[in-house]
Amino acid sequence: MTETTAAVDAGHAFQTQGVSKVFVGRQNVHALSDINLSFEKGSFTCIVGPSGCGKSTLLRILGGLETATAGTVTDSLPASNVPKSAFVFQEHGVFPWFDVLQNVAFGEQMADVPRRVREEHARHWIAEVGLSGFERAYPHQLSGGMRQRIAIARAFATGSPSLLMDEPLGALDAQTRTIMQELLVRLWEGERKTVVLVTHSIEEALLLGDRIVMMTARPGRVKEILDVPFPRPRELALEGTAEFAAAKQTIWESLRDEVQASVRLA
Ligand SMILES: Nc1ncnc2c1ncn2[C@@H]1O[C@H](COP(=O)(O)OP(=O)(O)OP(=O)(O)O)[C@@H](O)[C@H]1O
Repeated sequence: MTETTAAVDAGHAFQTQGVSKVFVGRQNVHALSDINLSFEKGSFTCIVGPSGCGKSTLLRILGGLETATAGTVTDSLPASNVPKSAFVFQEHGVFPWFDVLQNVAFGEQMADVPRRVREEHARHWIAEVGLSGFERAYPHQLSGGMRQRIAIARAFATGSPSLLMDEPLGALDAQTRTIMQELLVRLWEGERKTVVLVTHSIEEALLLGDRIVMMTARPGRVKEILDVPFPRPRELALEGTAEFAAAKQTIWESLRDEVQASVRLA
């Protein structure tokens, strides 16, 4: 049974206690086991771990898209007419039949915000992600990077206090990804939403996160948590430093056995 209740600790956006997940089917899949995590309000947490270890499942449980088989999820996010969490996925995060303005305004449309107000907010976020002038363009007329800008603008425009991102930049080429990482951090610094971001990139986790949660192979458990030691703002040049290389090595050493185990599981 999962319970989602108001948390006692108001400093935390989410807390999980003993969260486990088993997908029941012809062959049961034990995806997550005994996840105990606290996500401080306004913090940026990155989750890394081998393929299939339950990262997306954890994100979905946090956002209420999936229920846990055991354990509790509590949150102290304010209840309002907008969802507590907005999601950004790797792909397919925009509606092809809506133009950019309609896509970005969608969250507030669902919350019955008057058209004039929601379009004003949408235009603001479209400008923030550098898409001014494309308000009436349709997603198929835009590049993959521009489509992800729409998805990010929509997540911010929705007004949800938390953002749950599942490999949001994973499908982008390296240069676009770098630009988008900078954009994401800039927007997050302006708003201080609680962000949980799943990534396969250790470098990305080190550039973006306040802390990095490393998970084991399936069933995913929390293996280690690293507080990222680099002050903000983090310049791209950070990647060339010995400290960055050392942090990368530490994370990889923690994950290597898990990645090998996950290959055996597959
Ligand atoms: N709806 C579902 N029904 C059955 N099994 C599922 C379902 N969703 C996920 N799983 C299984 O649960 C396990 C964890 O999946 P999940 O997508 O959360 O992992 P992940 O760490 O995000 O993987 P990846 O890094 O490859 O995206 C996998 O073995 C997956 O096949």
